[in-house]
Amino acid sequence: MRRPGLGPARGHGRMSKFHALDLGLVVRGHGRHYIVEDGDGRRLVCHPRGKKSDCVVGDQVRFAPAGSDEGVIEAVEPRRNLLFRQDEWKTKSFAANLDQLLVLVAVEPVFSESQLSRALIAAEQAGIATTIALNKTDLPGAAAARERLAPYRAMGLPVMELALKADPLASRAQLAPWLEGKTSFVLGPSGTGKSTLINLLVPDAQAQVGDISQALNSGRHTTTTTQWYWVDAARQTALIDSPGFQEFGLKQIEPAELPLLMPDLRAHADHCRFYNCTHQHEPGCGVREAVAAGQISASRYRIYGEILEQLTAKRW
Ligand SMILES: Nc1nc2c(ncn2[C@@H]2O[C@H](COP(=O)(O)OP(=O)(O)OP(=O)(O)O)[C@@H](O)[C@H]2O)c(=O)[nH]1
Ligand SMILES: [Zn+2]
Repeated sequence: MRRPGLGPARGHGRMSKFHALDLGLVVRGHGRHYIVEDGDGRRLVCHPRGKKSDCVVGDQVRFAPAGSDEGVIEAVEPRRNLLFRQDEWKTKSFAANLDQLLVLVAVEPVFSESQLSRALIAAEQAGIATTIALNKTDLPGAAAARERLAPYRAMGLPVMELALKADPLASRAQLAPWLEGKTSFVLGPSGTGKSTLINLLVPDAQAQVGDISQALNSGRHTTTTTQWYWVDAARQTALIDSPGFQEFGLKQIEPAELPLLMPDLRAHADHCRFYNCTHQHEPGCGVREAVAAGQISASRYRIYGEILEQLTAKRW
């Protein structure tokens, strides 16, 4: 079985001049410092050598030990994938080398379909398989939330139903096999139950955040930075938790690419009269016909229009 913390870098043809250095896994970032885990599971505070060694959680890095519990990151191994968002001004990386994404939403607070769709689009572009988990299904609003997720189920996305606090055993039974042996990134708005999920699956979560991290982060447990957790002692199954955020920018996407990253629109986009149809106002548009026929949900089509407008907005 694959060892995420140790395995040789995938897709790495050339030998880098740093290949003799230790290979480590970035498990946490603190501004200009990173916590790197070596092959024996030891965690060191590492500093990047320069801009070229900027890295994110999930990266495999070549590092040189410096002292007993510190190191210098000399190079970042090529990434298999990178999940990120991008606004007008900057790119914000979530994490690299992911097997799958779990988008956690809840019955309450009512989730934003726009944020959900944006996360799915970013994951689709990055080539990362996604599952949606609906938490707090013990609450009375569950039926309405399930209804709002119907278009996502219909486009083939797996949807798990959880009650992390109300029914932890059943929730764990659903999550554990899905997580097994993989690196999963958990994304979700504040208040949906991410901390509850981490604490359910990672009993020693606090210990894994560790003394080194606590010293750098004033010891608070609230998620202020992305954190890698091992679910099992054998270090085969990993969960990555990340802090909340406001805007999910998708500026990395070309306007023409957008419908191809939305599976429900994509299914109808090749029935359009014009090859460069924007599915906004053109005659003979397969997407608009599908919306009219109820095959594409009105809310998904509205979200498409909103994102497209942002991607095509003229800048001064
Ligand atoms: N009814 C119900 N409440 C739940 C369930 N799971 C979590 N909660 C509650 O939802 C609230 C938020 O849970 P957290 O795990 O703190 O959520 P979070 O996503 O980590 O939130 P932030 O810390 O704000 O990012 C808490 O009051 C939990 O007790 C559930 O299955 N059912
Ligand atoms: Zn069209």
